[in-house]
Amino acid sequence: MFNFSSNDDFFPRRCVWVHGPVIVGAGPSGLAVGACLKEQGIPFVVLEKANCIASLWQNRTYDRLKLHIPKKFCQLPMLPFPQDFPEYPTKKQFIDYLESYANRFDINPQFNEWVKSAKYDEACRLWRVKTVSTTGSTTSEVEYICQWLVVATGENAECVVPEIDGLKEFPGEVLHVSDYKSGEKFAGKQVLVVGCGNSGMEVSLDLCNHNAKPSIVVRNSIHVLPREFCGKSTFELAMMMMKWLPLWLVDKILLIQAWLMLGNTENYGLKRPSVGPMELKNDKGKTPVLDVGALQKIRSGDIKVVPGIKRFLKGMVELVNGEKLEIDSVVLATGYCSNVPYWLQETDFLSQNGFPKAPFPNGWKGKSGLYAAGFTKKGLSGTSTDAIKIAEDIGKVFAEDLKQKKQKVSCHRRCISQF
Ligand SMILES: Cc1cc2nc3c(=O)[nH]c(=O)nc-3n(C[C@H](O)[C@H](O)[C@H](O)COP(=O)(O)OP(=O)(O)OC[C@H]3O[C@@H](n4cnc5c(N)ncnc54)[C@H](O)[C@@H]3O)c2cc1C
Ligand SMILES: NC(=O)C1=CN([C@@H]2O[C@H](COP(=O)(O)OP(=O)(O)OC[C@H]3O[C@@H](n4cnc5c(N)ncnc54)[C@H](OP(=O)(O)O)[C@@H]3O)[C@@H](O)[C@H]2O)C=CC1
Ligand SMILES: O=C(O)C(=O)Cc1c[nH]c2ccccc12
Repeated sequence: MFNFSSNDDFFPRRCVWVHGPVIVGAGPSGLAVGACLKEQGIPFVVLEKANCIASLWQNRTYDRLKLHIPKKFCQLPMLPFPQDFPEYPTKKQFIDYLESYANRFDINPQFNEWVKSAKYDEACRLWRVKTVSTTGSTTSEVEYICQWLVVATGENAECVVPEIDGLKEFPGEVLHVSDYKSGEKFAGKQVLVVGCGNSGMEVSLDLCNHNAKPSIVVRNSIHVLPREFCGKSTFELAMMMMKWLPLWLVDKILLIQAWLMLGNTENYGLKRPSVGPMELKNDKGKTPVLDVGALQKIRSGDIKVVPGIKRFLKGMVELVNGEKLEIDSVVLATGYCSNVPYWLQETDFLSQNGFPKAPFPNGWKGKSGLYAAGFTKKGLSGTSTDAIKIAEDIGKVFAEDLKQKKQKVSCHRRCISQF
């Protein structure tokens, strides 16, 4: 890595040549790509805007979070989870695992470096990646120049905050689920949880467990499946069945299991989509809710299911059915989005929503040395498959380049030695 410095601007500007790929993001995907490159002896730089690895897991998730599919589907390449970890590791265990992963493969991201733009320079056939880095109160701009760019900023980079009439003026606390830690401070409060994905369901359960009174907004249909059936993970059963059976049949079986374990969820205001749970996950990336107890609380009336929101009023919410509820606080469990369109100046590979245009399994590779890891909507197992393919692909070109460079050097030496 060579550094060229100049002080001709308001911010000190540095230009850094990276001999190898630049990886943007030090979450599980960035770390997995880094580890696979390390195994081949390929140098790289990881740029991370936060001050730690896996910032989503460390800073933007609630305390009671656990992996909701078995650990064997969530481990990164080349390092299994420790044997004494439970089937569904806790958030702390998962973070500890990621820390040891980074140590094991000696991955040292450059923290507090926020990638603001990346562009392929046709003239020199290299990527130009601009960052703003902060150390203490000093801010500086850096430009990285490299042959390969790996986008690993995640499907959950930004919070989706809906615009709902009256929400901005709502007098109580309004927070996105990424800022929710525990229900402790909501004890005795009426809390409106907006959104019924895995986050909304789990936070509603957590609020109940802390003696708050949650109402969950379900504006659409949703698949709720038990996390386990007869002691076996529903996810694992689905994966096994999908090897042998057509998707429609797998979905039928999952829905029968769900009915046996949970009853008819429509009785509680949870309408099921017409498309089956795995088909919906495969086609639209919509994850079914893997229930860990919220449904029981819905059944008992401790969590109230309410329809879509019309508007917020002072200390109240008005629903689309005209009902008005008094509420103290609002938790927006309304999902996440990619931030890639804000910084990557490229339109062939990625679509407007910041996800690769090509459907799985082809969304990992673009043109001119561009790659994306962790955008398959297949959770951490998608991350691992991407990482292995990306490192292998870069490895081939890297080895070829190295061979050519060596040949040039030895030819040059032979020429010199003739004199
Ligand atoms: C609450 C929650 C629970 C989940 N549970 C599971 C589960 O149990 N099993 C499963 O398989 N999947 C799960 N997922 C899916 C999730 O996507 C993965 O767990 C995983 O975190 C994805 O890793 P990633 O590295 O792709 O993205 P992230 O973990 O989001 O990491 C991306 C990193 O990029 C950094 N970054 C973003 N933009 C920039 C920029 N412009 N410049 C520099 N750095 C940047 C971020 O700070 C972040 O550290 C869960 C997701 C959520 C939100
Ligand atoms: N390991 C674990 O236990 C957990 C894993 N996760 C994972 O994290 C990822 C993100 O999950 P999550 O945070 O739940 O986000 P999701 O995108 O899965 O869910 C967002 C929900 O918000 C709803 N919504 C959005 N806007 C509105 C609105 N204006 N009014 C009412 N409802 C609205 C959506 O409904 P609609 O469908 O109508 O748009 C949807 O139900 C998923 O992959 C999930 O599986 C999350 C939590 C826990
Ligand atoms: O937790 C997530 O977001 C995941 O994407 C994990 C996951 C991948 N495929 C699934 C199918 C059903 C439920 C969860 C997942």
